[in-house]
Formats: sequence, C-alpha cells, structure tokens
Amino acid sequence: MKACLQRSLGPASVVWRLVLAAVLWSALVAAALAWWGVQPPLLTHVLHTVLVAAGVVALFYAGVGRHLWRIARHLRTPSAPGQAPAALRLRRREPWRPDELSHLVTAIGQMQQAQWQAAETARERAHELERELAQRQRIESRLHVMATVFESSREAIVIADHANRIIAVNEAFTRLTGYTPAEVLGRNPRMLSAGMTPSEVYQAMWRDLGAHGCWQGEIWDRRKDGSIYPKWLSINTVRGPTGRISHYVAIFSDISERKEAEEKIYHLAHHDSLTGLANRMSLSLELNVAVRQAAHNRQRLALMFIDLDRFKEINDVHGHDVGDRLLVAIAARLREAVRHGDTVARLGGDEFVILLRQVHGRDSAQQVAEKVRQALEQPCDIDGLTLRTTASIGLALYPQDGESAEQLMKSADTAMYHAKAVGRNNLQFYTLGLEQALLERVQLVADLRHALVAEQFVLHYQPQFDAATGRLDAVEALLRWRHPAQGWVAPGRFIPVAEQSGLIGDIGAWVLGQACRQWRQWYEQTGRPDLRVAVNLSAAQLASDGFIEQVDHLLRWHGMPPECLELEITESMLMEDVEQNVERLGALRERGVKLAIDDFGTGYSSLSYLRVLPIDALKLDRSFVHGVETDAGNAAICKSIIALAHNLGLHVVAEGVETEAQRAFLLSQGCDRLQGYLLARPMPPAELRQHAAFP
Ligand SMILES: Nc1nc2c(ncn2[C@@H]2O[C@@H]3COP(=O)(O)O[C@H]4[C@@H](O)[C@H](n5cnc6c(=O)[nH]c(N)nc65)O[C@@H]4COP(=O)(O)O[C@H]3[C@H]2O)c(=O)[nH]1
Repeated sequence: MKACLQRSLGPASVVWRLVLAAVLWSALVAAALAWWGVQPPLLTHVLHTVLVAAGVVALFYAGVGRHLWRIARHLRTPSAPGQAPAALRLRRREPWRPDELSHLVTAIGQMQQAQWQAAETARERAHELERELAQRQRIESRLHVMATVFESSREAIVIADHANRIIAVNEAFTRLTGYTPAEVLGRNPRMLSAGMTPSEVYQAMWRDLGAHGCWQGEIWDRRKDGSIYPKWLSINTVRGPTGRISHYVAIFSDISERKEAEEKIYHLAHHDSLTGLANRMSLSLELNVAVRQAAHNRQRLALMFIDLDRFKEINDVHGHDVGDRLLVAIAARLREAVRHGDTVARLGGDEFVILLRQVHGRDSAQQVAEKVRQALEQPCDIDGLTLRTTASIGLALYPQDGESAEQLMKSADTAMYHAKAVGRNNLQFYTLGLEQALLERVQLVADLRHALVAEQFVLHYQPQFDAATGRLDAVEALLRWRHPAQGWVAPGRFIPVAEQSGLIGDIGAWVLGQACRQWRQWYEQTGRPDLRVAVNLSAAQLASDGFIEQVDHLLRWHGMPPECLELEITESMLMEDVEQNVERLGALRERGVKLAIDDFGTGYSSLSYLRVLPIDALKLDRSFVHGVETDAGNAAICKSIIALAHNLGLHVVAEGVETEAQRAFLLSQGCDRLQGYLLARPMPPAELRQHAAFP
C-alpha cells in the first residue's frame, strides 16, 4: 500500500508530503484551537499562514523541486553501453544569465562526461590488457611448443649469437656430437669441424648467409670421441629490429648411413655384381671423361676388348658355379695386370674391357695386352679343377681408331672379333679394313647356314697309301663348298667360321653321315670291307652331347666296321680340354674306331700326353714334310716324330707329300702311310672310282 502510494505520489512526493503535512498540520492546529476555544481571527491567520506556506511550497516546487526531480531522474537513467551520456536539459526557459540550476546542470554534465571518459578509458585499458594477456598466452604457448621442438628434435640444433658464439644446443646435439652444452656454450661452432670440408664450401656458406639468410649443404665434422662423420647442415640467420644479424640457427643430422646407402647404390649401379669390376655404364662414363681429358691434354688412350675363348663350354661342362668362380679369378688377374689408374670392366658374360690411360703408343699398349693375354692363359685352379682358358683381345687406340668413346668401343670390339676369327688366343689391333672383313664374315656365316639346306656341300676324298706296298689304305674325306656366287670356297676359309659360329656341329654331322654312306656304297661296289675313311673332327663336335651315340648309330645303320672309320682331330683342339677329350676318345676307341692326331708337331702338346691319349696314329704335318729336302732341322723333327710314334705303338701318316724326295725320305724313316698331291689330289667319289689304285 505504502509502495503503491509512493509510486502514485511519484518523484514529487517530498513536496507533496510537505504540502499535505502543512495542510494537515493547519487543520490539526485549527481543530485544536477550536477545541480550546480559540477564536476565528487566530484561526483565520493560521489558515492564511498554511495557505501561504502551501503556496510557497508550490512555488518552490515549480521553480526548483521539479528540476531537481528531473536531475535526479537523469542521473538515475544509465546511458547505453559505449555511448556518451545524453545531455541534461531542464524544461524551463533558460535564464538570461546562468543561475544555480544552470551551474548545477553544467557541473553534472561535466561530471558525467568525465565519468564517461574515465569509464571509456578504463574499458579500453581493460580490452588492451585482455589483448596483451591473450597475446602473452599465445607467445608463451608458442615458446613452449618451440622449446619442446628444440629439446625433442631428433636433429641437432645449435643457436649462436651475432658473433657466432654458441648460446644453446639441444639434446640431439649432445647425442650426435658427444659434447654437453657446458662444453660448447660460448664457443665457436668451428670447434666441431673435422678439417676435411674444402674451404670453398665455408666461403659459399658465409656468402649465402649474408646474401640470402640461409645455407644448406654437406660438411664433415668430428665428434668428441674423434670419429669423423658427414652431416647435412641447414643454417638460418635471425635479424633483429635494426636488420642486423642477431642469431644463427643451425640444424644438422648425421648422414653417414644415408651416404653409405648412397655409396652402396652407386656401387651397385656402377659395378658388376659378380666380379666387382666396373660395369658397362661405369665404363662408358669413364671412357667419355678419359676421351675428353685425352683430347684436352693431347694424350693417347688404348681400349682393350677381351673375350674368353670357349668359356661357354666350361660353363656347360662344369656348371655355372664353376664358370662364375673362373670369371672372378680372371677379373682379379686383369686387375693385377694393369696399373691402378686404368679401368677394368666386365660388360657381361665373358666379355671384359680394359681402358689404358696415358699409353705412349701402339707398342706399350701391345705390351700390356700381351701381358694380359699371358696372364689369362695360365691354368686356373677352381675347387681342385684345373681350368684353362684363353682370350681373344682387340685393341683400339685413341685418337687414331676413334675420336669418341662410342667409336673407340666399336673399333676395339671389331678388333676383338677379328682376333677370334683369326684363331683365338691372340691380340689384334683395329685396322681400317676390319669392318669390311667383319661384314664379309657375317655374310659368310649367313651363307654357311643356308648352304647345308641348299645342299651346297660335297665331299672330296684324298687317298692315303701304304708307304711300303703302295696299296690304297684309306681315303680322307675333305669338305667342299660350292658357293652359288663365289664358286668353290676353300675349307681353310669357311671351316674356322663354321667352328666359331657353332655351325660346325650340324655341318660336321652331315660330313660324318655322308662319309659313312659313301663307305657303304664303295663296300657294295667293291666288296672290300677294309677301306678306311678318315673324317676330320672339330673339338666342338667331339664335345657335343650325343656325339658317341651318333657314331654308334651311323656304324650300325651302314653296317660299317668301327675300324673302317678313322677320326682326325687336330693337336691344338685336343689340347684345349685334354681331360674331357681323353674320356670321349677313349669311349670311341673302345668301340674300335681309329683315332689320329692331325697336324702333329704344330701345336704345343706335351709329348708326355701322347702316352695317355687313346690314339692310333699321328699325322705328320705337311709343313715338316715340305722341309725335309732342304731343312735338316725339319728332317730331324720328322725322324724324331716317326721314331717316337713307333715307340708308342702308333702309326705315322705323312701328309702333303709332293715330291719323290719327300716320299723317299719318309720311306727311309719307316713312315706308315703317305698322302699328298704326288700320289693323289682330293677328288670327287666318281673320279676316285676311276683311280688306278682304287680296288
Ligand atoms: N699343299 C698341299 N696340300 C695338300 C696336299 N695333300 C693334301 N693337301 C691338303 O691338305 C689338307 C688336308 O687336310 P687337313 O690337314 O685335315 O686340313 C683340313 C681340315 O683341317 C679342314 N677340313 C677339311 N674338311 C673338313 C671337314 O669335313 N671337317 C673339319 N672339321 N675340317 C675339315 O680343312 C683343312 C684344309 O682342307 P683342304 O683345303 O681340303 O686341304 C687338305 C688337302 O687338300 C699336298 O700335297 N700339298
């Protein structure tokens, strides 16, 4: 009720209360006075007084009270946040000069403005503080993160001041270098250097740091324990507000393992995995560099292509394991045979290349090549097996045989093919006509391959006579090739090519079959069962699988007694793999097939082998026979060979008998059989049938 009354009375309640109190007081006083018998004039005075008082109060209210009430209301009304307080205006006409209320309003306005500004300043400051606090928190959290990164980093971190004195290092630094922070703080990072990094690297580092503020690269440092390691280092500069360098931050890691892996990969990519020699790629790189240097320094180079002779046979017979070990042994010999600065490479298979740097000329290259050839000729002991191999070597010289790496390789390769073609185990220099010769050879191989199917081969037969009786004892089958364009091609020209190209297997099988068939025909025509047919045999043929079975089959098929077949194998071929050949020849001999060593005396066989070889006859080479008339030495050799053969129970067949004197000499020495142009040339079977001596 009271509150309701207060509200209804409003802000002017004090004035109204005064007016009400004055009226009530006047009424009370009037009533009391009336009670006590006070007469009207007094009552009227009192009432007048009361009315005057009420008027005064009303006037006071109108002139001051309501303004005070407005001021109070203004002061109670809060201004909107962020807004300046509204100006206080009284509802009155402004006096012509400021009165107390004007002063009060002005003072209140100033006070409120000041208060508002103070509040605004405080608020802004509070915001600022809030911002600062947030920023500080952010900085602190970043510093925390950075400190964690710094300490937990797996990479070593070094922070140095502007004078490059270490001011902080992390744990990884201690782990990596072995130095504790106390041992390095205040010192120059130079203390870590192993002294192995070229000074140009440091120069470039300082140049880059000055120009770009960063540098990274590889340098070699030394740990506290003295061990040296390569590290990958990144340095950044930190600049202060003035722009001058205030700090250096270096991050590094040990890259020994990475370098080892890189080196391993490099080695694998550049070296032959079996022998450890340089591989084709590495050789090509080195040769290119060597050629450029040689051109610049006006030096000579020699490139040697080496191909092992008949390595494939060793592989086939003894297995790849043995073959691999032989290659490793050969690689070691090659390395030993040349100087440290020369490059020895394996191109694959049994092909090796040696790059000789700074050779003085053809002679010195030849000397080294000869040394290499002889080194490879020595027998190799692999797991108790004595293996022999020889090499065909091609040589090309820079600059005359090729001014580029490619040309030089091609020339040396061509020379090596030539070395193979002229009979293996020799060395040949590149010459201008070689390419043409090689092309011709390639064509010859293609023609030979075709010759067999095109039936371009025929056999001619040369009689061999019993020296004492003059009776036709045997005939030697000699291969003839009628080339469609070139006419008759000499066996001396195409047999070696057939041997090197592997075609001799098929050709030899055809010869053997044809000779046996011919024997059968003669047998049927003459009824003479003891005529012997001699057939030349290549080493590859003898070594080929199934050769013995092939002989068995032919003898059976043609009903030919084994002793009517004589197989001739040259001395040099026989010596290539004595052990295996002895075994195979033994098997043939057991069957009764006759065996003869062809061109005896021209090879390098040890005479002691003659005792173990399962043979029946020696064929005295015609070079000795030719010399018997004029050369006492040759005569002595013939004499000795015949005597030796007889001592060993062997027959001797002299080939190439061209003169009566030769025949007389051979007869006098007890030679068993004679063959030569003096007696009969090789001829086709039809012609032989007409020969006087033919049965
Ligand atoms: N100067 C001269 N030469 C004479 C005389 N008597 C014979 N000749 C020749 O001497 C060679 C004898 O054959 P070879 O020593 O086995 O030498 C043969 C043999 O090693 C090889 N050959 C021939 N036919 C075959 C064959 O079917 N298979 C194999 N693997 N090699 C063969 O080719 C070589 C050469 O054969 P050809 O040219 O037929 O040459 C033949 C023959 O024509 C003579 O009095 N004076």
